Amino acid sequence: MARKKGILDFMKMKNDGEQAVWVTAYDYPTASFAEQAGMDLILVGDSLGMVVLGYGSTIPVTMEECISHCQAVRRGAPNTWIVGDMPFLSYQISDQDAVKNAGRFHKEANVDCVKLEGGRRVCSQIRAITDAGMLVMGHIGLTPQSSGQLGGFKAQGRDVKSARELILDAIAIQEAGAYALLLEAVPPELTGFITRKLEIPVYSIGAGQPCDGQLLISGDMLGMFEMFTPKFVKKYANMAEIEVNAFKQYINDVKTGLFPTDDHVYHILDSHEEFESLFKEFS
Ligand SMILES: Nc1nc(=O)c2c([nH]1)NC[C@@H]1CN(c3ccc(C(=O)N[C@@H](CCC(=O)O)C(=O)O)cc3)CN21
Ligand SMILES: CC(C)C(=O)C(=O)O
Ligand SMILES: [Mg+2]
Repeated sequence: MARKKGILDFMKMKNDGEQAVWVTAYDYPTASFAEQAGMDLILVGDSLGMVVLGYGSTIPVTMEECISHCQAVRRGAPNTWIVGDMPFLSYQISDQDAVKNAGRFHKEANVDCVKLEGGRRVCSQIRAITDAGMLVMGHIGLTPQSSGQLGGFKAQGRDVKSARELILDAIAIQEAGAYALLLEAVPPELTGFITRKLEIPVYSIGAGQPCDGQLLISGDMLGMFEMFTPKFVKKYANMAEIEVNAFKQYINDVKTGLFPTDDHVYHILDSHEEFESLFKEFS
């Protein structure tokens, strides 16, 4: 099994031009499969609210849900870098909240770093968490926790005015002490510029190729999420179809007597005669 990667490996990968590849995972089996496949990092995203808990947005997701899913993912992927995604309102109110909740991710779920959304408006939180000895990844561009202000799940940085704000945010996030930055749904031209400009690794979800690595949501790339499919998704499997077909076959087998068969039952250990006389006692 490959040695667990650390922050120095991710810096080296950036400097060598080697892409880091990651997916989200929310449960033990998916985390284990990701580790077996050789994924460089795993994100336990607050997208868990939409992908596995069925909420319509990431807003309702709680610290307890995030911690519980991070714990399952850590059990499934003991040797992979795990990013814990801080849920809405776990860091926005104060630096104190941010440090306390980032600390919970580390103490209770043994994550390697936390990620939080926002640019200059969360830099004091990034600084506070970093000063407490933890690693923080920034996340700008399409930030789902503030999608109300963005007017929905909309790509960002497509005009010069908004690209300028994102460049200022990216620089401020590095200055605040973040060890890496995630860009979501911004044009590749801007991604390339920010990646060259910053010393820290810059990763993309829907932000094109010219950066230090790519992230996809496991539910999207595996074909398990049916609410919508973002433009940036490439589907590598259709698990929904596989699962529905398996359930249909099972229903059909039971209704037609094809399941269970002799292979799936436990045979009696005493003779049929002894069982017959047992049943007689009670009839
Ligand atoms: N399953 C899942 N995958 C995600 O990538 C994801 C979530 N859930 N939940 C939270 C947010 C929402 N995300 C989204 C949603 C839609 C688009 C998107 O591409 N929408 C339109 C165009 C948007 C625009 O007008 O700029 C599209 O063309 O699909 C992107 C990211 C990313 N996050
Ligand atoms: C959309 C990605 C970047 C994320 O933050 C999540 O999965 O929660
Ligand atoms: Mg998230």
